[in-house]
Amino acid sequence: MISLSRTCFLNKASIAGLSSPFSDRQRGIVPKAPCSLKIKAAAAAAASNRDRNGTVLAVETVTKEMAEAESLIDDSQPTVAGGIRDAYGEDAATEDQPVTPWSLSVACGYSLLRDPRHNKGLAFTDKERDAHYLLGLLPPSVPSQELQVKKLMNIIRQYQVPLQKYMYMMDLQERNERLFYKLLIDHVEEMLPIVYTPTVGEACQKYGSIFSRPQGLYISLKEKGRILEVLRNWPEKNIQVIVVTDGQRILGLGDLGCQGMGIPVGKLSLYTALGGVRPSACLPITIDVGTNNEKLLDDEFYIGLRQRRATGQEYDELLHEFMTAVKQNYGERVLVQFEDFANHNAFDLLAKYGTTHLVFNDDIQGTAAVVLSGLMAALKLLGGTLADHRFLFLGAGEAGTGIAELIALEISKQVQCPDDYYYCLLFLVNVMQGLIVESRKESLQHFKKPWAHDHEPVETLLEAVNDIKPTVLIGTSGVGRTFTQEVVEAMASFNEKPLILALSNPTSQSECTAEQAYTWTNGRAIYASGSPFPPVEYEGQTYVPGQSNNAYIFPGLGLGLIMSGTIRVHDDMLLAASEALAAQVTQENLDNGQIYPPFTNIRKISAHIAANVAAKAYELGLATRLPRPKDLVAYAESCMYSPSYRNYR
Ligand SMILES: NC(=O)C1=CN([C@@H]2O[C@H](COP(=O)(O)OP(=O)(O)OC[C@H]3O[C@@H](n4cnc5c(N)ncnc54)[C@H](OP(=O)(O)O)[C@@H]3O)[C@@H](O)[C@H]2O)C=CC1
Ligand SMILES: CC(=O)C(=O)O
Ligand SMILES: [Mg+2]
Repeated sequence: MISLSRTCFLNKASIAGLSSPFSDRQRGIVPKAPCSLKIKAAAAAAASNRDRNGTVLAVETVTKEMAEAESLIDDSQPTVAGGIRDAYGEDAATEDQPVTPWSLSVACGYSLLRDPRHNKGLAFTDKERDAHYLLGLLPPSVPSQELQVKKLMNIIRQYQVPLQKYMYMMDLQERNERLFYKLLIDHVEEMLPIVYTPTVGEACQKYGSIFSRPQGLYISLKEKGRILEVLRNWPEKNIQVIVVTDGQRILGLGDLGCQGMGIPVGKLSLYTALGGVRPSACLPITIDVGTNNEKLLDDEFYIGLRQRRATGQEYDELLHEFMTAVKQNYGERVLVQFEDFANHNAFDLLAKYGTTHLVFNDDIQGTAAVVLSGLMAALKLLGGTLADHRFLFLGAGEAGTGIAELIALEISKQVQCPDDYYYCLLFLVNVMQGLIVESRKESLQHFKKPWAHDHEPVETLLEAVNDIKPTVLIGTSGVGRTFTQEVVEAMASFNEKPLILALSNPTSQSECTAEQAYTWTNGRAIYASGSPFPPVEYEGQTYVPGQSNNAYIFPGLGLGLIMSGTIRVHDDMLLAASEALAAQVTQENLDNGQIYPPFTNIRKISAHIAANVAAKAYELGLATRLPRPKDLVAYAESCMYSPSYRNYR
């Protein structure tokens, strides 16, 4: 007798309590009436342990129930389709009875080793190997997960080229998801630059050439009118966070079209590793409306649509269909994070969907929150309040104006004055207009207009620095090495501790390096960059630069929104996230010139951010998960995904 648990197919209809129970197509045998209930109960038990493919793990109870059921099977009756009837499957139905044509399979044996969500590699215990038909499929050794991580780190460290490490990590993610996250969490400082900036930037540039297995969902113009159908092709149904890009402004690398997919994939791996959102709830999406990158259009390995970008109505309609389908498929509480859109679309999408969906723009809002947090911490070193400082930005796009907006909001709350007054403390320079001034207001994009000062035109950054004498210089231009020696020295000439934030990514686009900042200011700069720089030795002292990157914010912010069931993002939640992050900076960090806590503590940090954001959501009446947990930090921690292997029955 063949055991049903060996073939491991469970019919979904039976699990839902519908007419047809198990299907074992090779056999087709009918049980006597009493056993079908037992089988249903076994199937229901298994169904509670379902994976993203609708697959369930083999469990002893199911096996036992099935064996019992099998003993009751009567295989004497023919089926309507010929052969022998199978009471567990569709063959039990008469020709005119509808049947459900799909089945749930229990991951076991060879397929279990190839199921990234459940695979443990060599770490399957002897008992698990026995119960799940793995005998002989693995060599005898049973290492712990920790030992597996150690071995993989040895391998990864042997690769000299970061892109090779990236590819190894992506392969691991596709092979053994828990091991991927365990390794990433346990070695976060070392691995963040691989799965995230700067290496993810190079990966996107070369995505077509290194492409092996697809990750995430691709929605192109070809799918117009069928986006809901596309979403339904994704195997997971309970999605909590979507990170979506259209690939037009990938880091500071410009338009990478469909190859921008590396960014949503990378950001969502941080949602899990840093914020504890379970991987099955995360959905990376790239919307492909073409690319204006001629190099990619000519690249034989390019993976996207070979056409120039759709704009205007065609673009808007596709995005609207997407946003509508997302809400229809996943409901009101799914978080949509817009990532690396070009600024004109980014601001429009945020304004358009901010009132109808739970949306968040990481480049505008996440960056603003991380920078404001750095400023709050830096005040402990610089002295004064935010309103006592003067901020000059190189780059008046998403990041620059987003940061300026949040600083202005925070100052206006602190001193209870209208925002306008504080615009005089915030100056932005962009490529076309130099310093943004009133006389050029007409030619400005709408999101720059509020920042137009009544000031003489100033063409260059150096002139602006000398004229405005900022205490804080912020680079959000996407252009590398634009904080020249003269600019940095000028900052140091009138500031005891010039605060220099070179936020552009990846490393090649950083406005100045950490070494330059410390050297050109004789070690007086407080410096942080968007992509990480190693510690700098200068005149016998070691300086550890900080990383001012929205990765500190979005995982915790997202967790806070999800765990409270928040339905809209409010600016006060960004302020709450900033405060929570700043509160995690210790005196020791500050004494070392660091305005951010180390990433090694990021899960604790994210729990605090999540709790503060959720508290604000409850306060504003935007949270729907009631009652409010008393201890939100503890609750956030309890919600976090753990990458440790689970024991299989
Ligand atoms: N550290 C972090 O967490 C984050 C970093 N970033 C980085 O910030 C950079 C900018 O991103 P984002 O704001 O979204 O991009 P945008 O395209 O929206 O903005 C770029 C701005 O820089 C200006 N600019 C470009 N070149 C120069 C130049 N040579 N001199 C002066 N101004 C210039 C542009 O001018 P104009 O308006 O005339 O076009 C524009 O105002 C990227 O490198 C990105 O990776 C972004 C988000 C988060
Ligand atoms: C960090 C980030 O979001 C960016 O550079 O675009
Ligand atoms: Mg971004």
